Amino acid sequence: MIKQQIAMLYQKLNKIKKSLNEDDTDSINQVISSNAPETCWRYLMDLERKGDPHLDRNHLSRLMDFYTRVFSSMPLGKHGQNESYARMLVRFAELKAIQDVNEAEANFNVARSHSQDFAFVHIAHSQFEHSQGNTKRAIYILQRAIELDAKPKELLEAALQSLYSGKAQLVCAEDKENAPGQLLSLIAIVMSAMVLFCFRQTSASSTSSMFALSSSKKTTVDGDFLSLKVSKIKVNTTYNFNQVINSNSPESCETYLLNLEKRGNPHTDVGLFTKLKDCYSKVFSRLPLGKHSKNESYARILVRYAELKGIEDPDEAQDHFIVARSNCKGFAFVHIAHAQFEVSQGKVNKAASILHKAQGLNAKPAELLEVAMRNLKAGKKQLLPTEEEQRPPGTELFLLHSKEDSFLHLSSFPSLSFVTPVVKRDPIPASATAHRVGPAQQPCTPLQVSYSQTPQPRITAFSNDSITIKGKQFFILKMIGRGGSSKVYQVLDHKKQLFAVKFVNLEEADAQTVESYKNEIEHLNHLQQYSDQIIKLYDYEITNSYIYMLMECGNLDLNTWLRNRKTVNPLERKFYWKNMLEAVQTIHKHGIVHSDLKPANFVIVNASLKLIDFGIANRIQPDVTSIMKDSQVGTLNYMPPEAIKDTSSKSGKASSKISPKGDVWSLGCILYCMTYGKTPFQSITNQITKLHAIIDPSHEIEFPDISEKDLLDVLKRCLVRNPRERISIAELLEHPYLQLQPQPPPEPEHPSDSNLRKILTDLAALQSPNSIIRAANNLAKMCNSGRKLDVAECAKSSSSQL
Ligand SMILES: Nc1ncnc2c1ncn2[C@@H]1O[C@H](COP(=O)(O)OP(=O)(O)OP(=O)(O)O)[C@@H](O)[C@H]1O
Repeated sequence: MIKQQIAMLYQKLNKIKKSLNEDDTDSINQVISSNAPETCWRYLMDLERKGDPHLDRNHLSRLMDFYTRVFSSMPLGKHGQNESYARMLVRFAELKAIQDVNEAEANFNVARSHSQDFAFVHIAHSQFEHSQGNTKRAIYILQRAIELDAKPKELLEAALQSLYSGKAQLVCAEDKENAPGQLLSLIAIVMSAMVLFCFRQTSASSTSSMFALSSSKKTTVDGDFLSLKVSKIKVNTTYNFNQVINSNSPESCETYLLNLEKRGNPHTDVGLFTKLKDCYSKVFSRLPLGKHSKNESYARILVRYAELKGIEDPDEAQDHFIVARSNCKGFAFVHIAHAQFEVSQGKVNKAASILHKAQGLNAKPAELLEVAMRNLKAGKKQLLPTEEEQRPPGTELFLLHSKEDSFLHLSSFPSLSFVTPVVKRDPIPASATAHRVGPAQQPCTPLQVSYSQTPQPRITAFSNDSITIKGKQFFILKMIGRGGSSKVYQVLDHKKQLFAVKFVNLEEADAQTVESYKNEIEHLNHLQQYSDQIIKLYDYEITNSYIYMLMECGNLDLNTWLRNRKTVNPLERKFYWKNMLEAVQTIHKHGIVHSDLKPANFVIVNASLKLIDFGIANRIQPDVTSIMKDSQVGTLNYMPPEAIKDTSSKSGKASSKISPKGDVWSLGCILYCMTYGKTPFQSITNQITKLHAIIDPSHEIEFPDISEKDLLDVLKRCLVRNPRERISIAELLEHPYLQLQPQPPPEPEHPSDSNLRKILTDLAALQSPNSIIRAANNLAKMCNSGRKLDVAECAKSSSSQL
């Protein structure tokens, strides 16, 4: 019966072949202009029959070209639900497999994500994966298709059954009766998949092996013949990344990225690591978080990126996990991946809190979270059960199964596991240590834990990292500052404009602290219009877990600036003082008293000072001492006496007694530091003694004499202990110190008369004209270099060349 059918169809094919031997190049435009996927599909099938794309390269590229033209004029988003269009997508993926199996995979993913209602699309992809030996992925695809309610379901179930029973072919000819509308094309799919299976069998050990299709197998598609021929065609392993990201499909991107990672070990291969980061960055740039965060593949991409970041900097990895969890709350694996990461760093309580939160967020599948929680409580290092625990550790993958996601993998490193699919990793070779540059890594990074004694290469090459804020991507140049729970990065946008991005981790913050941060941002946003001395806030993104603030970027903060210089130019000091007063006056006018002003709160932008925070946010306490030292968190050196006397303040922050005058005292301390190189109480090292000195009226603040009398007056009037008697900001802005008047130039250091006399006497005493010339030259040099004229030196140098 089947033989008879095939014979009939074969005759029909010959007829069609005869009638279609004219040149198709012109007619394609006509077909495309019909805007009908059915017409295009029929046309493309007819066209394919004119040759054998498996044997004839030109024919293949013509077909691919035509398919591409059809897709570019008929957008995926509009036609994805059309059956003929879905068939074209599938056939395109199959044809792609002739050139590159990896790209075929990406194209199957596109087809599945956009034409998910059709069972044949999923079966075609499943068959493709199966033919490549990825049976578990094939099963997963069919399971997902059933969950997605692709039709007809019976076909999916039959295909699944075939997979479970170990059959190479997922659907057979008998199924025709069960699903007449779909099966004809399925047979074609099966045939192509069989070919791929042949390929798989012959090329399992080689990525660039040959595979072939046979013309001896013929079957029907919509009543027409589709011939498949086995021939020797070299598989092109070139990845076309642009094509993949242009597909706008997270599934394709995920496949591509995972395949790319299989090329080597990003832990040891700096080149691969950089390439991966670059690709991830491009994916995030093309597929914005806001749009795709509900997509499972996208969530996996985010998680894998965070895991990869752990290679470079576990601290940053954590930030990326927070972003992933916050945006992809619904997926249990995202939370588990972060919890797993924390476990690898010895932070079991943190891991427990993450899993607990995930349960509260109703992340799915709940069972997976329960298992992870149970394992964590049992003290296990791996949060999810593995199928292959029998394998020797260190080299193989662990494969996880969950109801929703059958493809969660864990690598089997002793202490560091990855929850996203990962590739086989080898232990780091000793030579990898040669790559290590930069500061010694902190102990207890997951890498050092995982690889015991072997130090990790720290990749310090130009970073391809990026941050996406409200859908816009920014490339990180470097980290420029840190706060208690914040990091500030210097970034570039696509137009190469420089910005600063502040990332605040709200994970550990209580509700009140989160609220205070939001409050601070609101004020910062509102006050933008009122003063140029307030840092520009261009955009921000707030979630419950983190904040991103996109700001104008300062060159450096005043604290660093002061630390790096011995003396301050008087004009610069005056200019900066004016900037500080204007900024603080603006916040005061809007009812905000900073109450914790210090040089680190100001940054230099284009040679003027700008205020970067208003002291509203309850700072989350830093747990790293160096951060405290750097940003002067908790310093008493700028604290006004009334803040110390006000012991009723429980929060440790300014309370009711703190008035704008408190900020005047702090500003006075900053100006004092810019004048004398230290704050008024800096030399008192004992903190209790310092507190007493600040409030003790009998402790006189030293004001060594300076040539700028107005400046001296400003300092004295700012550092008055009684706030009521202290000068106000308005008065300071009116003070003669800020009025433009020529300052007496700094007195040049003239040699005293006696020195001059001595020099001249010495000069006169010199015998030869040459000695006199030499001495005069040396004196001129001393003068020009600003050195004090040294008689002894002059006399000495007049007799010997300097
Ligand atoms: N816009 C900016 N341009 C340049 N550098 C900046 C900018 N914003 C902050 N910085 C740098 O980052 C450092 C830390 O800033 P941040 O505002 O995070 O400090 P913080 O207020 O102590 O932090 P937190 O609020 O988390 O406790 C600053 O001292 C400064 O050096």
